[in-house]
Amino acid sequence: MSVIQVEHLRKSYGGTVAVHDVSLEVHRGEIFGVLGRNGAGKTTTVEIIGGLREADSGTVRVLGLDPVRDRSRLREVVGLQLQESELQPKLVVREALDLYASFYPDPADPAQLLDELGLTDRAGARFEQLSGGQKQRLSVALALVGNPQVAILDELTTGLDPHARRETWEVVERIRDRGVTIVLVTHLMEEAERLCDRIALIDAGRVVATGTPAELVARATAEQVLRFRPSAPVPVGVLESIAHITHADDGTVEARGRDNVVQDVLVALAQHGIRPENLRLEQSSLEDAFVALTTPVEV
Ligand SMILES: Nc1ncnc2c1ncn2[C@@H]1O[C@H](COP(=O)(O)OP(=O)(O)OP(=O)(O)O)[C@@H](O)[C@H]1O
Repeated sequence: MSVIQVEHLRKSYGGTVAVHDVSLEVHRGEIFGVLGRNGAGKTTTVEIIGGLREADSGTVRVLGLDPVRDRSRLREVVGLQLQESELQPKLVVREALDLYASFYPDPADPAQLLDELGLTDRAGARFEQLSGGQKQRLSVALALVGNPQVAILDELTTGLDPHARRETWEVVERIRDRGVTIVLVTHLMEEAERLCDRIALIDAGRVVATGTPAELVARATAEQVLRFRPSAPVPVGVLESIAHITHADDGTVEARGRDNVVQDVLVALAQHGIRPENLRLEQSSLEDAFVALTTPVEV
């Protein structure tokens, strides 16, 4: 079932068209990634979904609500964690949560939320005393304190070290496991690949591809590369009919092809009693797909 529907969204700032034409659909209970490089129009898109900005044209529905017309109702069902959200430096963690909880008709239990986000021992700390990762987790807690059905998380792990980033990913997965639908804005391939059930890849204000990370990889880079050192010379013609073959000086054979190329090469070798030693299969990554599906940046 779809929780968010966006159709032909367009938004300009003066002469700059930030969002040309964005359509997407987010399903209940998934982590939906909005992936794209800096300036692609991701933040503008999610700010419109969250009711913080008004589109020039197009339609948005979040749980059937129009973010502009039904703004106050939307606030109760959508939690927003925005890029670089800063709180008053002296504000104490627990007080911040209590304050935000007071805005909602049916808030979460702040103590439980702190516990879930691993912040219980920082409840008495001031915002300025928190580490980068703790600040991010607090901003997630604040986005969730209203017990939203949908959480929008924008560039959640930017600036975090790898350890804090992984901890934050686990938090996001736990939130999804509680049944919250998550829209995750990111420009990090690893983050999208690891966390997202589906992704909309946005480039220059347009959605250029939508699908699971594996689907995007498959669509963009259908070629597979196999490298090995044959245990005996391979008769000429055996592999060339199956794949594009190149020989390296050190005796390594590289086979490139599509579809069942891996199985076909291995079967052909086996039929000739040849073992593929040091066998390596080159996996395409979401990063390869990103490069293939987006236009190069002009310099
Ligand atoms: N308030 C604004 N006024 C003018 N231009 C803006 C404004 N906000 C964004 N833009 C421009 O619109 C384009 C899209 O910006 P947006 O922040 O939506 O992209 P983004 O993909 O979220 O990028 P980032 O990851 O850097 O935040 C950029 O060219 C940006 O400079």
